[in-house]
Amino acid sequence: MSTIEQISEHIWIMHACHDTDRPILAAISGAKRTLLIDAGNSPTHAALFRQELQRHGVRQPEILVLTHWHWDHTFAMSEWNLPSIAQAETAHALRKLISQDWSDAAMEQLFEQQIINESTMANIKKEYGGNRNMIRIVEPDILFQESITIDLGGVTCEVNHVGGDHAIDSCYVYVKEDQTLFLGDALGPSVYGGPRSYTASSFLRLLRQAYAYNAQLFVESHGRPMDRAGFQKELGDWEQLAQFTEKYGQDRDRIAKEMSTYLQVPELPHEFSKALEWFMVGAAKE
Ligand SMILES: O=c1ccn([C@@H]2O[C@H](COP(=O)(O)O)[C@@H](O)[C@H]2O)c(=O)[nH]1
Repeated sequence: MSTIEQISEHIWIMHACHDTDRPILAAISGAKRTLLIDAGNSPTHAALFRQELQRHGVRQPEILVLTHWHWDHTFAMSEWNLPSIAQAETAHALRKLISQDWSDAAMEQLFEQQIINESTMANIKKEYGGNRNMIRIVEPDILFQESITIDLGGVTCEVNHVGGDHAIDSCYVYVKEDQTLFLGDALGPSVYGGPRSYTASSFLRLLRQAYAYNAQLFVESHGRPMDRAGFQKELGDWEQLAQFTEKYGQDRDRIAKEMSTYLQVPELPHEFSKALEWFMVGAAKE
């Protein structure tokens, strides 16, 4: 069961739920209107947030912005039925899925074409069960390339296209007055189109961009909100791994040795040996 929480003066979030890969949904309330960040992975997911906002007396969303096109962030758009804002590539990706059938056979085909992966297939099946014929993809209404600013009345949201490995359309959403940065899944590895991969230069750029905001609160879609110190601590070791990858390229053994020394451990912990494989896939592409 997802829980709802007010994390700053103008921001309410419903936490992520890993059972069926539901990301964080956020409502940003200004004096004029409420903005929803990400639609959710199903009408049920969206309806739950709507009910919870109502229960807490929060003004309902009147406009939607998407962090990227992936199913868990967009499949509930039809349930909200709101004017929606998205980066142009988000619209492009969703447009291609509009007449998609989500039966087992059709999803197998998408999997073979590497448009989705096994985990996505499993999560969609779990979220929707036998009701996959109710999936309605909606095209966003307002498109931007680089950035767009949304004035909610005393609360300003800056949406910036950052791209990266996870999805080329990834955007950061910065709520200026609350010094809160929503990172979507931008810091994640690529998950479609082949084995998971990280490009060191791209990962380091995304981190620099995140730190450049005056943010005190950082919200990744599938994590828990973190203060600036917590975010730096959480990402510090990953940043180091990316820096070793930039320095030593495809020399896996050298990177593993340097990273183990840095972490002061005899052997790389599983989290980092897995991440190192992703960086190696990325290094081979660079
Ligand atoms: O590390 C990961 C992260 C995600 N997935 C699958 O991809 C989709 C979309 O990813 P988002 O990070 O939620 O945008 C997600 O539903 C997972 O099924 C993955 O396989 N590995």
